[in-house]
Amino acid sequence: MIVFPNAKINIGLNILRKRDDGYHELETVFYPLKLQDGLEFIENHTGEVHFSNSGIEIAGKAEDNLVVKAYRMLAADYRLPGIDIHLHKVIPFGAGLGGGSSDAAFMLMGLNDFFSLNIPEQKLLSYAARLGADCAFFIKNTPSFASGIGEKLEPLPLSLSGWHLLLVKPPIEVGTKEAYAGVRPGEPNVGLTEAIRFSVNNWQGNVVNDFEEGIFQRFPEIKTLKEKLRERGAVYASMSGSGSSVFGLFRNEPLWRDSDFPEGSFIWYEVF
Ligand SMILES: C[C@@](CO)(OP(=O)(O)O)[C@H](O)COP(=O)(O)OP(=O)(O)OC[C@H]1O[C@@H](n2ccc(N)nc2=O)[C@H](O)[C@@H]1O
Ligand SMILES: Nc1ncnc2c1ncn2[C@@H]1O[C@H](COP(=O)(O)OP(=O)(O)O)[C@@H](O)[C@H]1O
Repeated sequence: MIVFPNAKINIGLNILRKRDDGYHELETVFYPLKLQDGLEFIENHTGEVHFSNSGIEIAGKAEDNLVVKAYRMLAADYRLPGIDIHLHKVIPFGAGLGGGSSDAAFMLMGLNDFFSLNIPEQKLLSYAARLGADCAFFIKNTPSFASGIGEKLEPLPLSLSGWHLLLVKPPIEVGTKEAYAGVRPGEPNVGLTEAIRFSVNNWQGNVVNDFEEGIFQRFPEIKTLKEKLRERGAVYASMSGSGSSVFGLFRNEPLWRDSDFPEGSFIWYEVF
């Protein structure tokens, strides 16, 4: 079976408070992108899991990969045969695009479908939340308002249909944990549920990402990137999640060349 886990952006992200377990309560809007990995698995007769990877190389042991973790989680509760997994990685990581979480969520859904496990969506959502705070979103994969630690989801009637998105990930990887360590939690001036209802023209300055302050201090080139997207005509520009990617929303196709951005940047353009 082959599935295509997609990336997400965060539109606004307010970090409200730190919990006793070290996680942070937040409010954010997740919006799916068409940018995708390719994830294939076939049954084998060894009873083992084999993992291979092409495209962007993922360092570390196969057992640390979130798709293998997703398989192990279901195999603990359901009878599953061994499988060979191949992940073609396109979505950059350390980018705030949720690629690893998406791979894990699509693995859960793929195994559920292929092996007819009949796991209801509510249960898939709770498996996903155990794998990562923003993993559950990819089970729904529609524009969502998220709260809690990112796992409480409500569908959001937000359509960016017709808007052009230009996303740039500079050659900087930001770790999620370190990004959280650099924020001071607090209540926003304008709550996200209210701010997101404004037209996109009024988002800048109202729909904010609390990670930006700390990350821009550490990596001024990411701040410069956001300014560049605004100069190029982005009606709204923001870092996505914990960074390092930055996106702009444009009314029309933006004019840009690869050389506008830091050498080695990953660039993604789509029309919603
Ligand atoms: C920041 C966000 C915003 O959507 O995504 P990215 O920008 O990385 O894609 C998410 O909160 C990331 O979710 P996810 O990447 O699934 O996080 P996890 O693997 O569960 O947690 C990684 C680490 O981030 C911190 N963490 C995560 C989520 C949260 N609400 N509070 C936290 O403090 C914890 O230190 C945790 O150990
Ligand atoms: N399938 C996977 N794809 C990407 N990263 C993975 C995967 N499995 C484990 N990881 C680990 O998770 C980390 C961050 O993953 P990801 O969710 O893609 O990033 P981001 O924080 O940008 O959303 C990486 O540093 C990587 O080591």
